[in-house]
Amino acid sequence: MALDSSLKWATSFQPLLVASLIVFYVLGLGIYRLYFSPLAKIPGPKIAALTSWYNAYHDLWRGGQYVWAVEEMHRKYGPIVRIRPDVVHVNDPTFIEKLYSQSPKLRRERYATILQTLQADGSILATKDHDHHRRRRAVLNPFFSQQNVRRLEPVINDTLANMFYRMDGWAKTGAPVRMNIAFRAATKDIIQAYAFGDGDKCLDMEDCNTTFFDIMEPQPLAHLGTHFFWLASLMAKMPPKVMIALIPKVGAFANFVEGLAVQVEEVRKAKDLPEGKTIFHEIIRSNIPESEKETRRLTDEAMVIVIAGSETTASTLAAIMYHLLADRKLFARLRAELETVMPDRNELPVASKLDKLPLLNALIQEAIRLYPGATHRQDRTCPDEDLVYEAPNGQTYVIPAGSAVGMAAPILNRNPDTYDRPNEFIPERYLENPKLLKYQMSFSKGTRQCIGINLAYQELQTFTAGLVRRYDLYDPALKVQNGPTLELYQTTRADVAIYGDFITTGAYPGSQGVRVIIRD
Ligand code: HEM
Repeated sequence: MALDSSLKWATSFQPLLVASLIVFYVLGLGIYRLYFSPLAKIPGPKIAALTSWYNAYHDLWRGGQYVWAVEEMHRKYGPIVRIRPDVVHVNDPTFIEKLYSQSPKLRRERYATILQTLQADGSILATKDHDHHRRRRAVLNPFFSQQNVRRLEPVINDTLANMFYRMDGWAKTGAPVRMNIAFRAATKDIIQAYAFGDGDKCLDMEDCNTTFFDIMEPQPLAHLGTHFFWLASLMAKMPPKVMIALIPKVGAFANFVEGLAVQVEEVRKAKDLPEGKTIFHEIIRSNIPESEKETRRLTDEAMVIVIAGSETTASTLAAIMYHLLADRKLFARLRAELETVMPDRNELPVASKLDKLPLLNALIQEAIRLYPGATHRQDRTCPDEDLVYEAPNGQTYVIPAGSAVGMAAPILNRNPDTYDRPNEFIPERYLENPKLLKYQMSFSKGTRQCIGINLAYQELQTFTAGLVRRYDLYDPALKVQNGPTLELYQTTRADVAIYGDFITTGAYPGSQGVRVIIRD
């Protein structure tokens, strides 16, 4: 009888015990994070130091808004802020060189935040280990050198010509055209051709693959892996058909990834693997370990290359287009500069001539600064050394080895101490002070800097030059236009501005991007 009642007592006591343990754990964790963590001395809001749910709330619930919350924290707490229990953010361009070191000997690793988001462990972008990343990157590096990207000039020009052909057709309909889609189609066609060789082209499709691009539209779901890694992982492992039924957007993405796996297999089976044919022919030909050639790993690599190589450049092109069509004087100045190297409006650009045009290149830099195609925080850890940050007021902060510290391009590129009138589009700033390039964070810096930087510049130069040389800005004052024209249609600066960070740049909900009326 006594045993019976003590058993009953123990059973009723159990939930209370579990609840108390949870309360003690949470309290203990909170006290540790606030007062004893190695990052406890870094300034910042208590809520961000206490829990990463604060970050999740802004990323997922408010839709990619944490980047702006962090910018606000800097205004309040200064250039170094603890923005999560485990991450520090620095808004000081003088710290770039130290954090994103160029030296291959200084180990710099990507942190879980971005690794979990990507769900692509096989890609260089999601390779954590410093040495492993270097080995993987070494295979791809030659493809993205300035010299090899120059060899891609015919592909880039063919794609531009293909886009003009489509624009001629759209001009006949008179309907507004979503240029973001046209640019995504063009940049995807280029990178697909480079990665795998000839294949189906988006620009040849009736709708330019709009359905796919609409599905891929940057969105808060991009942050799911950072905050709910297990859920994103589970979703990534489900068959695409199941995912299409559950969440059509994610399912369609899984379909796209499966398509890449088929392309990798096709390259593997090809008898003819001539030297330098495409990126994936070359990886499979190379003498890297067989484990590095597995389809799963190469599919991850392909996914990152295709997405990073299209969405980013396309959104920058759309921003350039907006500013040129919204500013008649700027358009006229660029046109005059282009005429010096492209006397005939119908000729396609010659890349080497575009390198020498000051306004064209300053304008591209300014667009990259103000509208970085990749908006995420470039979190890194330095496993072997403490980083010491000295604030402008002389105070020093130690970021212990292994802690995560990052910088986000939308914040750094608008640092008011570096850029005069940081929110304004002023290409001249790069003509007056070329040293500003040192602080450009849009492609990141150091050993993990964007590998596609040369390709991105060449695409931006060629497409901007080609469009501005071929088309005039529509002038309502003229009865007869002087050739084919472009005019913005219900587009404001808000349609190109970064509304939120969705890893890539996200416009405000409902934005149609840059729309133009094309007249022939
Ligand atoms: C305006 C265009 C572009 C922007 C703003 C951009 C931005 C970036 C940034 C910021 C990173 C570093 C990410 C991080 O550290 O977390 C990155 C990495 C990368 N980008 Fe780009 N990118 C652009 C165009 C391209 C193009 C055209 C390609 C072509 C393949 C490309 C391929 C990659 C790859 C493969 C990486 C991973 C590099 C590594 O981990 O070593 N990107 N990009």
